[in-house]
Formats: sequence, C-alpha cells, structure tokens
Amino acid sequence: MSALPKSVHVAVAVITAADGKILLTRRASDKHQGGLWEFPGGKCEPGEPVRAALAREIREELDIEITTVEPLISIPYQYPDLHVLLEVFRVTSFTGKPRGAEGQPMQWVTPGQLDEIPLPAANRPIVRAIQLPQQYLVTPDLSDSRQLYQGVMAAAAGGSRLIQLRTPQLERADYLKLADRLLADLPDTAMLLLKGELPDLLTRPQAGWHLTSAQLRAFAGQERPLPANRWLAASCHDAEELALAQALGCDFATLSPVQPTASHPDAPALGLELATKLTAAAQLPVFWLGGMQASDLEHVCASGGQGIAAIRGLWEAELL
Ligand SMILES: Nc1nc2c([nH]c(=O)n2[C@H]2C[C@H](O)[C@@H](COP(=O)(O)OP(=O)(O)OP(=O)(O)O)O2)c(=O)[nH]1
Ligand SMILES: [Mg+2]
Repeated sequence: MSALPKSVHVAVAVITAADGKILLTRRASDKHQGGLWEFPGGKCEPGEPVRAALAREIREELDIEITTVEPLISIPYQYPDLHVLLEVFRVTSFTGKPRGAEGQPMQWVTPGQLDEIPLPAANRPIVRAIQLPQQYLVTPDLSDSRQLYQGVMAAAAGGSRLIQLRTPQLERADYLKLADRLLADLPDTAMLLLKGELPDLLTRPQAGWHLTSAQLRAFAGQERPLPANRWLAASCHDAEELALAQALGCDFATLSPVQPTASHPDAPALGLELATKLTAAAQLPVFWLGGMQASDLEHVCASGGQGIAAIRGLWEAELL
C-alpha cells in the first residue's frame, strides 16, 4: 500500500434541496475518516480546477450534474495523519436524482440535525457556515431603547436571523432589560448575540455571546465559556485573534475594519486583499465588517467570507 500523501485539496458539495435539507453520504469504513457521514466530494486531481473536480466527484458519487454552485467556505485542517484543504460549495440545483453510485448510504437532513450527526472533525465550521445567514446585523448606537426594540423586531420580521445587540450608549440595566424583552419576543428563527460579561450570559440561556477582542485574549488557553448549543462569536482584527477565536471554539468571527468606516475614519483598514488572505487561513466562518454594504455581499462571499456584518449598511439601507 502506498503512503498517504501529506496534503490533499478536496472539493466538497453542500447539496441543498428546495426545502433546505442537505444531502449527506457515508464514507466507506476502510477510508480516511471512514464510517463517518460527510458532504459528498473528493480530491482534486493534479492540475484540475476545483470546480471541475467538484462536478466530476458529484457525477461519480451521486450520478447527478450540478448546475448552480456558489462558494460557501474553505477550511485548511490538519488531521494527525493528513492535511486537508476543504473547498466547500453550496449546490442549489442539479439535474438527475442523486443515488449512492458507489454503494454508499445517503440521507437528507435539516441544518439543525447536522449537530447530532458524526462528521469528520474538519467539518464543524462547514456546519456552522450552513446554519448561519449571510448577514449579521449589528444594532446602531442609539440611546432610545424603544427605537432599538422596534428596529430589531422589524429587522427580524424582515428576515434578519443573526443580530448583535450593541448599544454602548445604554446603561447596563437598560441594556439587559432590552435584551430580555427581545429574547422573549423575537421569533425562534432569530439568533440574538449579547455583549457583556459571562454572568449575564449564564442567566440568559437563549442568548448568544459576542466577545470583544480583549475578552477573547483574556480567554486564551481556556475552555469554551458557553456550551456547544449556544452561539459564541468574537471580534477579530488580525490572524492572531482569528486563531484565538478558533482555539476557543467560537462558531464564527467578525473581521474588521475591512474598509474605512464613518464611525472610525482614522482606524487603518485591512483592505480587501488582506481580508481575503486572513479569511482563507481561518478555520471558522468570517463576517467582514467595516464599510460593508448589502451590495458588497456577492464579492465578500466570492472571496471566502460568510457574509457581511454591518451597522449602517444594513440598518439604514432598510433591508429591514
Ligand atoms: N468528501 C469529503 N471529504 C471530507 C469531508 N470532511 C473531511 O475531513 N474530508 C476529508 C476526508 C478525506 O481525507 C478527504 C476527501 O477525500 P475522499 O476520500 O472523499 O476522496 P475521493 O472521493 O477522491 O476518494 P478516493 O478516490 O480516494 O476513494 O477529505 C467531507 O465532508 N466530505
Ligand atoms: Mg469522496
């Protein structure tokens, strides 16, 4: 038997049906990561473009032709015996009816069910990328609780599913009161992330937590402070913070400032090239923040980002 190559480039398909369900297949027990469920796909041949490899692997494994393909996330991951670069694409249309053409079992599952299924360790950020939307709404810096409440509820009614309650102008007691009202009133599909200290999070089990980069640094080397079923995110500004966020088990990160912003006009921006590089090296979904508008979304996703996080861009553009 030949030795395993040290590094493989893998094209992976998250095949999504109209009802939102996702196709999983089971890896043969004698393969690397054998016996686990996976997203279909396989290794690029030498010199083969990744999208061509994706179409070929899906044809070979499932006997379908993929037609609508968008980048979802790319993950470099070191297994004890192998380095993999998983380039993951969302496939939303195809022709034919998928079947396990290599005899492999198949199942369609909801994004929520993915948490319960044994997948290879490299796949955790793929699951998070599937479960997260492409827009992360950060509330604007207002001092009026009523206006904030109405704005967040309107945003959720308009389809915003991921919202960070960031209100530096509110007194802490007013902030927590507003957070509790929103946690009670938001639809189950909306995920609300709070800012603040751990005790306030521990008494609010439905809330997610968005850590500042200072908090992230303070947690370095420690266990994930919230259980796996709660959203944990962190504000990152460089490669080191992204690595800390990943080591702490954060579900996603924001990376900022990508472009100069009206709120921080003098902060040096990363720029698109560096943001792309940092995102590619990260092992978790990354939202780009700073000067981002809804119109940037396509470019951000094509550059490997999960999507955009924005205050002005999303709140005022009345995407809400
Ligand atoms: N297809 C796929 N591979 C994954 C996932 N997660 C993960 O760590 N991997 C790893 C396992 C393998 O080391 C590598 C994929 O290789 P593969 O065995 O599917 O390659 P292939 O289809 O070309 O198969 P073969 O020709 O070697 O039989 O990526 C996943 O979700 N889907
Ligand atoms: Mg395969």
